[in-house]
Amino acid sequence: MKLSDQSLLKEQCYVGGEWLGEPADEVTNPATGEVLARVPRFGSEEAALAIGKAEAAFTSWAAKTAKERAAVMRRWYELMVQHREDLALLMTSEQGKPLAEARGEADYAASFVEFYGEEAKRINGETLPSHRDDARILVLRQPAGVVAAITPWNFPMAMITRKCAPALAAGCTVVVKPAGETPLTALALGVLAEKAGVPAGVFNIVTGDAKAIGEVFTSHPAVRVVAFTGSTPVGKLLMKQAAEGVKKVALELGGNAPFIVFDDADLDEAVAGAIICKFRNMGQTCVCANRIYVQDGIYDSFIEKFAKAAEGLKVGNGAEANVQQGPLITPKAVDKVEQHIADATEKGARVMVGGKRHSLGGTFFQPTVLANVTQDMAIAHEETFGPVAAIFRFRTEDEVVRYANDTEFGLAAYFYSRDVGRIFRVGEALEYGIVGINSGLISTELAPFGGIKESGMGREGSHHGIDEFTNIKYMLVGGLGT
Ligand SMILES: NC(=O)c1ccc[n+]([C@@H]2O[C@H](COP(=O)([O-])OP(=O)(O)OC[C@H]3O[C@@H](n4cnc5c(N)ncnc54)[C@H](O)[C@@H]3O)[C@@H](O)[C@H]2O)c1
Ligand SMILES: O=C[C@H](O)CS(=O)(=O)O
Repeated sequence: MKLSDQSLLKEQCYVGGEWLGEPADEVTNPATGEVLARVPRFGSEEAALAIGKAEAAFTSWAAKTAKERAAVMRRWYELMVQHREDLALLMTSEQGKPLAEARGEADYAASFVEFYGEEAKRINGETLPSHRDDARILVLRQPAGVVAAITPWNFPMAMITRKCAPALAAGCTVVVKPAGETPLTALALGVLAEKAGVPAGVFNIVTGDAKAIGEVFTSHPAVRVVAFTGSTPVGKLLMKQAAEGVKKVALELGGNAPFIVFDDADLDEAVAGAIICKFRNMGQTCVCANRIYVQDGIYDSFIEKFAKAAEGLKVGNGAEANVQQGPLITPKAVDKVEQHIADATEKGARVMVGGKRHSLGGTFFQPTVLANVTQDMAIAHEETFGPVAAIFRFRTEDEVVRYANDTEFGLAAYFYSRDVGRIFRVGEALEYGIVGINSGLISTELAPFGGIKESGMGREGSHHGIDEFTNIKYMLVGGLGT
């Protein structure tokens, strides 16, 4: 993998402003199987060291003025923009997404650093009307302290900045453990942080034994917030571990997004929205359409147009021009996709497009469209996390809202309709943290991203994203009588 700036390719962890550890665990390109690099296999001891460095750096970082923190974050943002192409190539190489999507992620990830660098200057307190004439009530919002962050492989850059940017803006310091599949992008962010003048110990990155590192992250007395993005089972485990020390948790977990197309929708817009919502990152996003419900009146015309568009998606190495679908992250991911297709077809679903491993071999899979899918199939209740579009038919609005809400997840939902009454009725009835209406893309740093039910708690993005990393304190100032 040839970068323009080869210094971004690191095989060591970034702890207390130093690059530490010996290359150990292989990082491979899912498209080619090439070993890209090796990173340290850190464990409990190194995790505790990193937290100690973050703790030591906290007082001085929190004591900086908001403008001083904002200036450092601005420089970090500008370096991300300057190195966009290398960051995108790193993401495509270690995660597999098409280069165009990786460039989009680099922009999206950098936007959080830009936004929260500005937001740092707007973490306001307040004064409240006092109950006594000799006292005043002041409300402060103070940084929570050391943040331990654990992130997934599907967005190797954005899931880190979406946590670390608000944390740093608030005056917190951070130790982050990226996914073992995609550590290189995280380490490149460490290189840029160092160049931007982020002080030693403020932003730390450790790679290695997830279980051991996670146990330290959730039990170390200096850690005040555990911020996690990943699967619901792991989120539940971390929440249990963090409960022992009553640590604040911010959880961005799994999804099972319904995508509803009503008879009154703009059909071509709905098809285009469903394609991008389903097949972005090969279906490996927490907000991908996992279930596509189409109303009776337009079912046949929708599925014909959708199947044709899915069949036209170009599959290949994400680094090659015009590729729209790269490989899945691991063979285990392919197994899950095949299990869902087998279960659905055994119960009566029909494969309209794809359905098999791609002729390119490895973890490449054909973009797949299943028709006649029903609620009793596994794909209706489990997150597929792959390029399989499950299409259901429905009759009434009440019926489809019931189907859509019939899940323990509550992250994102989508629907297409041009009926304004329906837009408000259905938008308010769907039990999700995010509802995309007449749009298959909903993510921006300007909005509070997050779920309800077993999709997690807390929000990332918008001014709400700062709340996870600040504590509210009030001071009652007495003795002010005449
Ligand atoms: N809600 C969101 O914003 C969001 C975003 C991206 C991914 N996700 C979810 O993440 C899942 C896919 O990502 P994944 O496969 O990386 O998830 P995962 O839960 O397997 O891993 C996520 C992170 O947790 C770490 N981890 C795994 N076991 C651990 C343990 N016992 N202790 C501490 N850390 C541990 C992993 O190394 C990785 O860094 C999907 O369910 C997807 O929906 C959610
Ligand atoms: O996979 C989960 C991500 O949060 C999706 S997005 O990048 O926010 O759209």
